[in-house]
Amino acid sequence: MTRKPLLAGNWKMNLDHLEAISLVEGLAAHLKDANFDYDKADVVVIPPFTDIRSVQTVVEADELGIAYGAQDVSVHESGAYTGEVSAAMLSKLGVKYIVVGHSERREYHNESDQLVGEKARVALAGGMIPIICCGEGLDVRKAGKQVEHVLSQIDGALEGISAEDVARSVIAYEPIWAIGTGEVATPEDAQEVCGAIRERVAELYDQNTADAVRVLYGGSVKSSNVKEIMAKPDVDGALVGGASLKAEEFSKIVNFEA
Ligand SMILES: O=C(CO)COP(=O)(O)O
Repeated sequence: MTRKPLLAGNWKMNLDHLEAISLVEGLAAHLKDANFDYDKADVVVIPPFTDIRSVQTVVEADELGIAYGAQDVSVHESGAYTGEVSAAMLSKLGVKYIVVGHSERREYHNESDQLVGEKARVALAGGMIPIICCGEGLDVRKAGKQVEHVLSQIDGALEGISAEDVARSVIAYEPIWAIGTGEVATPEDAQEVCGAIRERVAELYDQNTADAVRVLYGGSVKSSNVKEIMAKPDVDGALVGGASLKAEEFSKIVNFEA
């Protein structure tokens, strides 16, 4: 089973809509200069909500092969939910991917595995692909309990999701201690947990579903380390934070030499 690699840039709360336009244009230009083949990997940018419409305009006008996503979604359909953004609104803007359960939302907005699962179901029901994030903090890692911790997050987040939907979903393993710290998990660390996630999907569903689901690594990914991480059998791509804010650097990450 060959899974198409996926390189996604999570911009977090950075860049206004004008800066977003120049980053996407810059990224496309660097990829064009490098003769990047979009059949080789899915390239995704994940801007703040306020930039999505602008990103859509650039992608459509220039017919770019770049997809875009959102960093969160409401579990509510519509109505009196101040500050929330619905799946239907995102879908209308051509959003293809939705990040759910990023550790920053789990930490600062108290998102539970159950809520993360609900958001994943809402994304899927809206025809979009959830990027379901999981990952342990430093204490858990020091105690050697990272696999156990992540699998319990996965069990909670996948509850009630069909095999077919899991097969088209993306799971991102992002150890919290490696996010924005410059501290990268070793390729072996990434493989240990990404492999365990895939095995869990096989146990919960079946081997075909496990073979189809894409599992990403995230945490201080750069052009200088992406290749060795991607070389691991159960790592299908990367969810990139800081390094995705620079057009040339992200284009190098996307165009990693397999
Ligand atoms: O949280 C991340 C992506 O979602 C990783 O961020 P950094 O690449 O900045 O470590």
